[in-house]
Amino acid sequence: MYNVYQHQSVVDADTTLNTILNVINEGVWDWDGCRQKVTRSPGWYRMLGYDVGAFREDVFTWENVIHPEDYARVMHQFEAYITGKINIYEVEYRCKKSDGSYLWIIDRGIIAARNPDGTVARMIGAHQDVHQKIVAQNELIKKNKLLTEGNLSLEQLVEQKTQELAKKNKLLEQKLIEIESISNIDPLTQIANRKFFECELEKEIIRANRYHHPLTLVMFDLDNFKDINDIHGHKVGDAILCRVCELVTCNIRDVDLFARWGGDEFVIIFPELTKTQAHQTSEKLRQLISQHQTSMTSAITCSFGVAQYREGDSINTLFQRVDRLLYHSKQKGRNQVYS
Ligand SMILES: Nc1nc2c(ncn2[C@@H]2O[C@H](COP(=O)(O)OP(=O)(O)OP(=O)(O)O)[C@@H](O)[C@H]2O)c(=O)[nH]1
Repeated sequence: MYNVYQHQSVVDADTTLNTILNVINEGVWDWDGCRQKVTRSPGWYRMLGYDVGAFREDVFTWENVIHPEDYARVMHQFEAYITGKINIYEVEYRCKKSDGSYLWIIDRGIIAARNPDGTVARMIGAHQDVHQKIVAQNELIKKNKLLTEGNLSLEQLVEQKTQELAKKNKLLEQKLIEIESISNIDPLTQIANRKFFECELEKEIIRANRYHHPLTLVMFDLDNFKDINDIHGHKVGDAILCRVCELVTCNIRDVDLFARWGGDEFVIIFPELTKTQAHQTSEKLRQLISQHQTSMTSAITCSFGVAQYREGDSINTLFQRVDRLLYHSKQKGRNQVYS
């Protein structure tokens, strides 16, 4: 059988080889280490857009076309191969084209012969155009990086927003607590207001019914307060209201609820106290207030009504009773406790 690669002479073989080198796109190079000469195939020049044979046949031609950023890496690989540190010479890098742009190639080479001292006598290799592949690959890496960074920054953004939201929610919660407590407090005397008192009284009535515990309501009113206002002025009147509230607050239990009913009228819930016990406490308060010395006016006195909750009582009926008792106290000369 006839084999096309069996040549009759060396000249024949050379002709075949040169023809192949002429037509292939790969850029073949052949380095003669002894004569420091590099022969390059027409494909080598064509690949980079140069006229065939445009450069000198030395290694500097090669080094001059390597991209400056790739140069050190290429030389490192080349050096490692020719000194026997690595077994394969195969490296991807950019080569300068005739129009100034760069082309990604893969360069592979094999040592064909060594000198007796181990240096390279001949090395043959080829450049292959891998530009499209590398550009596409780099594009993909770039997009992946952007995507990862994008995802990361999105996660960070969500985390940051969540923290901001949690902070704002906490502030809002605090504000709500503040607003709620403000809405339950009388602005002048800083004790509970009527709205809060009514809610608490309802709860205490339910509790008293559930456990059959006593519950007593006290209402007191400053005596002739209008005169104090008229004589000393509204500001002094305000200060006296506040002073009375301080005295009462300091002399009742924590479980008792003291509130401003309106104007110069005040109420106290005494949970678990009978009428008699609440009467005693009210008497103590009456005395404390009347004995209290103030540079602003002569003695301040208060009249008290004391009514114990009876099963079946509504808030209204309880208030009617306590109101009547307070009225009695006023009628009987003021500065008294009626139960
Ligand atoms: N300074 C001051 N005065 C107030 C306030 N609220 C109500 N008053 C005054 O309290 C006075 C209450 O007067 P009256 O209801 O006539 O009762 P009183 O003079 O205390 O007389 P008796 O209750 O019968 O002993 C009025 O003059 C109101 O203007 C307040 O917040 N500050």
